[in-house]
Amino acid sequence: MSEELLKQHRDAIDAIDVEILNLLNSRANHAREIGEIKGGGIIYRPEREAQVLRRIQQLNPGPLPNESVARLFREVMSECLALEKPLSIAYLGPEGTFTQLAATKHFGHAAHTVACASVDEAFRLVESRALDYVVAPVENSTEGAVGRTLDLMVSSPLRICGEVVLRIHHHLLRKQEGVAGITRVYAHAQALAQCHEWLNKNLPDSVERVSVASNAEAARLASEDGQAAAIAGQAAAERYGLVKLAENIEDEPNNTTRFLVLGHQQVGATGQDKTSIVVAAPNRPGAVHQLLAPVADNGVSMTKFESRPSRAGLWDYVFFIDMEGHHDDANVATALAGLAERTSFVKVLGSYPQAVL
Ligand SMILES: O=C(O)C(=O)C[C@]1(C(=O)O)C=C[C@@H](O)C=C1
Repeated sequence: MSEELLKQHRDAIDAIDVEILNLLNSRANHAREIGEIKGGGIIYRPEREAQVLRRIQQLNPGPLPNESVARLFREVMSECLALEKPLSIAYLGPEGTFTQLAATKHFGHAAHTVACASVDEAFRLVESRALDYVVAPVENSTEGAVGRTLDLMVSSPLRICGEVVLRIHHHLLRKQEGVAGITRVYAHAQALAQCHEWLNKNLPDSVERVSVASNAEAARLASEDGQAAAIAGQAAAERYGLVKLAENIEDEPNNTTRFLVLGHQQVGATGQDKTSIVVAAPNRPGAVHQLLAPVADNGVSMTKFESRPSRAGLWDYVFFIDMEGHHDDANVATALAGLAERTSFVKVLGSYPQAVL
């Protein structure tokens, strides 16, 4: 190892760090000025954030990968925004859940995440403006839709202003090293289902599988019980000081959960957006097909179609539809107008930028 060469590189890094530091602070000063211009208005601008992150990725000359530069700029914007006004984000607690991880992935570490006892409470706190935004899971690639979030969106005045896609890795966690003496394993029902094969192969039948309210709750219980293990993610492992006995034990390697971000604002178009709606269709043959004709006729791509009981009558359903584009885009606007003519109930849940990170 050449000590001289090492010193040269470190000196160069020291000089660059000073430049980065000064540039970060002048960026922050501009954000603060923008905050003044906005006055008491809406500070968080998802459309602008998506544009900043996409542009950085387009301009990135490497060697840092696009994902890394996007993550770094995500944090830079998070800190700049906090100078304008710190954001508070409601999520289904306790601390260490995947939803908290999704909130931090979307808003960065400067946002203040607030654990709520239920998704209902998280919605209520944002509806009453006690907190700024809510992050809620909406679908998992293995387990399907999260019904409660869908149901809440039907009647909530909140609008979707973003989406977060998170790869879900589950680990087998315990207070101490080794699997000897484990008599029960705590996990959320979805985690138990997602790790079913692994559990069958790797733990004896005598180990009881106990379903609990969240993965973080599973980790908390395991931290208090030497005979128990938990299935949970990295954040919960760190939060409750648990040892990882086995990593990435999910059966499906692409196990992914999609979360929605909801607040009080409408978000402008970015050119790469999604629009989510909920519609009712009469209970007769061909009704859904007819209802959707304007979507296909206007060349709008549907990315999701999910039915839920409407709660209005037996065997009445509402349909949650995601489509590509913004409700201000001409083809989406025409499709929505056509849909509205064919049904008694259509609600635009929001148009928002497609997930960047
Ligand atoms: O452009 C703005 O409106 C800003 O407030 C600046 C900024 C940024 O740091 O780039 C910060 C927060 C907003 O959510 C979007 C962007």
